Amino acid sequence: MTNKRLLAVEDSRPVLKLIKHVAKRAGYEVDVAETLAQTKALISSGQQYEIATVDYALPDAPAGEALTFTLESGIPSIVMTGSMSDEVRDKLLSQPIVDYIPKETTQALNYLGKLLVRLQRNKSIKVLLVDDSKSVRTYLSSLLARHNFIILEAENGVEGLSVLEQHSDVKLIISDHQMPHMGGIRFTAEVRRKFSKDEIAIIGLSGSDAGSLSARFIKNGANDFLKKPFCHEEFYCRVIQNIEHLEYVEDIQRAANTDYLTGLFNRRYFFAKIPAYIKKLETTAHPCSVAMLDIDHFKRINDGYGHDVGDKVILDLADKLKAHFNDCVIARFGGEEFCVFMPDFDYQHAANELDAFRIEISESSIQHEDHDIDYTVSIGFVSTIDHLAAMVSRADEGLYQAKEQGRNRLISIE
Ligand SMILES: Nc1nc2c(ncn2[C@@H]2O[C@H](COP(=O)(O)OP(=O)(O)OP(=O)(O)O)[C@@H](O)[C@H]2O)c(=O)[nH]1
Repeated sequence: MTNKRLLAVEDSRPVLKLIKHVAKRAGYEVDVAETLAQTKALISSGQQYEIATVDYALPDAPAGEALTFTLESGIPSIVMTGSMSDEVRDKLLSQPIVDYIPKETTQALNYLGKLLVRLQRNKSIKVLLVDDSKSVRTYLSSLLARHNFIILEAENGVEGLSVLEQHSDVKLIISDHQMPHMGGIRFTAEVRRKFSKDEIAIIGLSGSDAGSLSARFIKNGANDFLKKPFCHEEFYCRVIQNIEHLEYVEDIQRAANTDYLTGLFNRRYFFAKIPAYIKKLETTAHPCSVAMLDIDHFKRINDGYGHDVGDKVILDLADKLKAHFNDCVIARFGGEEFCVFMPDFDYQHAANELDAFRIEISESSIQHEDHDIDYTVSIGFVSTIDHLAAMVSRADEGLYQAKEQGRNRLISIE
């Protein structure tokens, strides 16, 4: 159940209907006020609103009075406006609004939908502000807080690096140029020794008129540059553009590394990541095991119930693997075949857990329409530490023997 609540202040019923639709899709409960009087009544009733969309001109509030009221009531507000003269725009931007959206085309509602989702996502995104001026940090902080970001601050590059030690999940850094101890250019270069442009975005910031500064920032690893003073609309555009770039890269990496059906890692990622893990375990004299699992007579399930039910069985096995082996790395190698890398599992521990899993699968079933589907798995595993390819090959040999010996069994090859 959701308890995020949005107040839609709007006198046009068709627009209101669209706002409600878009807000509900973004996970909000929506209350509606068609006049300033209704807005005041709702807010003074004590209802808490996470955000409001506010029509700039209402019949009883023609010049932004409803907006003034929502802002004074401490509700982050997105302005929906029909008329967009430069004068109105300047007036809007001088107030602490989240954003304004001209209601010129249907794109306005798409924009609102994306903005509402963005504001939710921002709640888990850390932004580090590095500037020796307290007033600049306070100003930038107030802009970022309006968009729900988690804000961290540092007075110079040295402090910035130490904040990053504690918070390696920072997604965006906004760094001033001239600062005592360590300036923005060196700080940027230092950050890049540890984090790539696809892990942390850096926006350089300076009031200097030197035209080459933006290029110096970018050549030392910044993703972008903003010259002070800037219009805060441009600030938001650049912040969002840089965050979205990181998210696109994350999405692409996720798609490249995971299996589309189960969300587990794929074979390629498994072979790219696990060898280093094995090496680390080997040097610290820790054991590990590798298991290969395969659903028995899976073709019969596909042939008897259809491909969709076959997929449901694959998903069921993937979910049970995740639950049972939550400290392990699990990959779907293809079809109905899975590989489990088990760090710190010696032979006995692996044998016990894998056999317990085999029994769990053989004793459970999946509900499909009005009957149960039972299935079993065959498992091969190895606990003698070696190169990943050699361990997988031996586990595969165990799996082959398990199939040969009648299926629904566990065989180890050392
Ligand atoms: N539903 C579904 N089926 C798949 C998928 N990938 C592969 N398959 C099917 O999995 C089946 C694998 O069959 P086989 O390799 O003959 O193995 P099996 O029937 O499980 O027999 P054994 O492994 O010898 O017990 C084939 O029918 C493939 O079409 C998938 O993503 N979804």
